Amino acid sequence: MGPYYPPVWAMVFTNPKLPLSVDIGSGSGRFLMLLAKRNSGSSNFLGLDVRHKLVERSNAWAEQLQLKNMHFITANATIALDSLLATYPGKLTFVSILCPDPQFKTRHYKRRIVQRPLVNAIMKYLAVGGKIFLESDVEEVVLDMKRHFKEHLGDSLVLVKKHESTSIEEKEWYPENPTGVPTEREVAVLGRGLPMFRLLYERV
Ligand SMILES: C[S@@+](CC[C@H](N)C(=O)[O-])C[C@H]1O[C@@H](n2cnc3c(N)ncnc32)[C@H](O)[C@@H]1O
Repeated sequence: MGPYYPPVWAMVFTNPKLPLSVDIGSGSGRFLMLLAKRNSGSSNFLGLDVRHKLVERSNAWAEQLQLKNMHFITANATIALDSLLATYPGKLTFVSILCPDPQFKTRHYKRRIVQRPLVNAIMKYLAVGGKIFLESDVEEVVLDMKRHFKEHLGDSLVLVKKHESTSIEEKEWYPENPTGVPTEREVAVLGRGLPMFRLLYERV
């Protein structure tokens, strides 16, 4: 896969100057589809996934539904994000990484999506005030993503908390999905009464 060239943005979005949200590991694409419907005219939505079949199906939905603010690209986001975003003419205001594959085996850690090149690319383009939303039902997976963003904390990132007055670790978890659009996995997990672990960062 790759090298990665950004699309001609005016061919994929009606208004390529709108703020951009990127969903990394966009899977079925339904999460982004709902967000794109709710925010047509105010934001563009880009989904990245390694699975070409899912990407093709998501783009077909965008066409059928005439969603001119949503587009999907087949890419290994870990290495492609930087070059894909390089020419986007608007601001990057939101990045989501939702329920990434856990890759539990130590020898598979290198396959996890959140690695240094991905964090560097996000931090290079995310606008001040822009948000990063991370979630999984596997606590260790979110803690691993957090570890990768840690070096930017304080400096250029702050953790958005709903509970102001505590340093207790659990209280760092963001209590709800800030987009208002639950993913399919989120619905299933919460339906079984299990927790989702969420972190929300803001670029300062
Ligand atoms: C467990 S699914 C979660 C899908 C979706 N985010 C959700 O919450 O329903 C993880 C997705 O990440 C994709 N993926 C894994 N590694 C990736 C990478 N390096 N770049 C882009 N997508 C990746 C997989 O193909 C899969 O669709």
